Amino acid sequence: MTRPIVISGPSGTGKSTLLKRLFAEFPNNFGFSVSSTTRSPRPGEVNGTDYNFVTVDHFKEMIDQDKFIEWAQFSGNYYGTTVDSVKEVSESGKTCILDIDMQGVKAVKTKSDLNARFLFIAPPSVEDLRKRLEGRGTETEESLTKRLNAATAELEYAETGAHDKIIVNDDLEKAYAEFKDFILDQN
Ligand SMILES: Nc1ncnc2c1ncn2[C@@H]1O[C@H](COP(=O)(O)OP(=O)(O)OP(=O)(O)O)[C@@H](O)[C@H]1O
Repeated sequence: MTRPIVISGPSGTGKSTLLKRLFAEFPNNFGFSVSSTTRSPRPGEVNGTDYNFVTVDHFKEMIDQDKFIEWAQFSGNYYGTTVDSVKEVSESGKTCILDIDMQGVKAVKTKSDLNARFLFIAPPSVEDLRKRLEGRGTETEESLTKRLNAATAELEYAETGAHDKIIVNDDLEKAYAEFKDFILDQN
């Protein structure tokens, strides 16, 4: 059984970019947990594969039973990641990767027995982060400000030593080499 890996870091710091490269290089080694949701399945979606589809009452029960690492409500539906869904990936022989925010990291630490490893991806500076988010072309002025404020809190949390490793994504090649080293090292 391999230990789950929790990846966090401010929005725009390059987590998706690094993960995309990793999955392209190692298509069979990693898995994501199946999320639970209260929304209705779309045609073709399979329960247990695309999502675990549950009723609102069941979802609320699961919240009360502390089953979730994190959950949120979007446009009237609940979505969440359970501790059990992460364990299922580990038991299948793949390494489960979780890409979550600071609240999720804290929840994995305090509420679960997942024995995860924690990796933080940091930007070279908040100014660089601003430029990347502007360059990605996905943000309004308001969402940019929100993400940069959240970034400051994430960076402060990382300074407390909550993670096993911090990688500064400055030069992408160098960052990817460090990223791969950490992830492939099973200890
Ligand atoms: N080392 C790097 N140097 C310069 N630009 C980079 C680097 N790494 C990633 N980028 C660019 O920064 C932008 C943000 O990267 P990415 O979307 O991977 O961030 P993210 O952390 O996954 O964000 P989110 O949490 O919002 O999904 C992208 O446009 C990406 O191409």
